[in-house]
This record gives sequence, C-alpha cells and structure tokens, in this order.
Amino acid sequence: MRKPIIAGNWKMHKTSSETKEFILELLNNFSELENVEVVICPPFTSLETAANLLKGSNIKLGAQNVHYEKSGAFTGEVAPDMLKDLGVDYCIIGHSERRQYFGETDETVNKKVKAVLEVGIIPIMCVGETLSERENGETESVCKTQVTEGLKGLTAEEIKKVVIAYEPVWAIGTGKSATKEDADETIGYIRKVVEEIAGKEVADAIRIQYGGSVKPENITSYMEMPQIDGALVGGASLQVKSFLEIAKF
Ligand SMILES: O=C(CO)COP(=O)(O)O
Repeated sequence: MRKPIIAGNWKMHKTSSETKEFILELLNNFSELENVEVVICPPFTSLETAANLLKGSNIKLGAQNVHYEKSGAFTGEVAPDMLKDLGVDYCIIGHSERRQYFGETDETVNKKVKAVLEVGIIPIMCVGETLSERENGETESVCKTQVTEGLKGLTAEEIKKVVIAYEPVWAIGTGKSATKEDADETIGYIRKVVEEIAGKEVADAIRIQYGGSVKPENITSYMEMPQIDGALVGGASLQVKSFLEIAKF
C-alpha cells in the first residue's frame, strides 16, 4: 500500500515569525494522523524555525528548491547538504513556477533530483502540462518527457523513493481544478511511464500526488481515486484550518 502524502507548498509566503505562529497552531490542533504523511514546505528563510518547532512531531519538512552543486560560487543558491543539515526531509523540484519564471529545465530538474537523493532528501518532482499543451492534446507527451528526463540515470531503487506531483499548470492558483477522473487518468498514465522506465514493482510503489486548486471541498474526491496518492497544496496550505481539513481528508 502506498502511504498518501499531503504537502503544503507555501511558495513565497510567511516570514519566520509567521511560520512560528502557524506551526504552533498546527501542532496544537494536530492529532497524529497514522495513515498519511504530512509535509510543510516553507521558504528557505523559515526552514530553521520550522525544523526546530517540528522536532519530535511526525510532520515532515520540505524545501521548495535547491541547487544541484555541492558548494561553490553560486551566489544566492542553497546546496542539498545545507538543507539536510537543517533537518529537511523533502524538496520540491521543478515546480511549474520555477520552470516558467526561473529557467528550470528537465535537465536541471534531473540534476537536482539526483543531488537531493544523494544526501537523503526525498524529491517531490513536479510535472504537468500548460493550458495550450492540453488543448493541443499534448498532456501525455509533455508528462512523459518531463518524467523520463527528470528520472534519467536513476536506479530503480532511487526512483522508488521519488514523489511525483502532477500539477496541470492551468489548475494552479486558478480555482479551476482538474476533475478527479482527468487527474486519475493522467496520474495512471504517469505510473505507466514509470513502469516502462523502472518496472512494475517501482511503478506500484511510487507515490504520485495531484496538485492544482486542491481545497478542503475537493480533497476527498481526489483521494478516493485509485491512482492518486495525495496532494501538493498551494493556497489552501496557508491557513492551519484548511490545511488540516485537507490532511484529514
Ligand atoms: O502550485 C501548487 C502547489 O505546488 C498549487 O497551488 P494552488 O493549490 O494554490 O492551486
């Protein structure tokens, strides 16, 4: 059985003090959820605060980006080891906003996925089509390329650890979520692509989330679908109440 994973991607929201406030409220209201893995992904500047507060709880910590080199003259960047040292468990890689605004490519995604796995951080690798790609019937080919290139050169054992987030770009922050059937179908297709690359055992084990306008009102319908193993939540992860409602789906 694949353990569902609900991750909150805060994007560029919350100062360190606001993070503290959020986590204290979250911990006050969080009764241990056994059958779901809960992850929060604050900005870099809040990671240390979050790590200290989450110590001893079973809520996991994620970063939103990383550099693929170990160290060096890369002004403004953060290396995998720096995240690991803070106690970071997960790292979002290749989010569509990074692909769109910061020149992230399948090649850099692949390098970053490898780099975090090397230090024991689990990548949450994001894939998904834009609206025009969807309208041109390219959803599957886009996802296939992003998954294949992103996982290139990884062993089956490494691929098994990766979390894939299927986030159709047109559904992000728009309130226009994919239907549960569409999301399930594309995620099923992504699982087939993983099977072609790494075999059935890995495809059956790998966790694939849906992301894009996930809310307390629609989480249950996604989670009842056989292929969907959780959600990567943006806007609705910024309030404790809505995030908890989603985590308790
Ligand atoms: O991009 C997302 C998560 O990574 C989704 O954002 P929203 O939930 O705000 O649509």
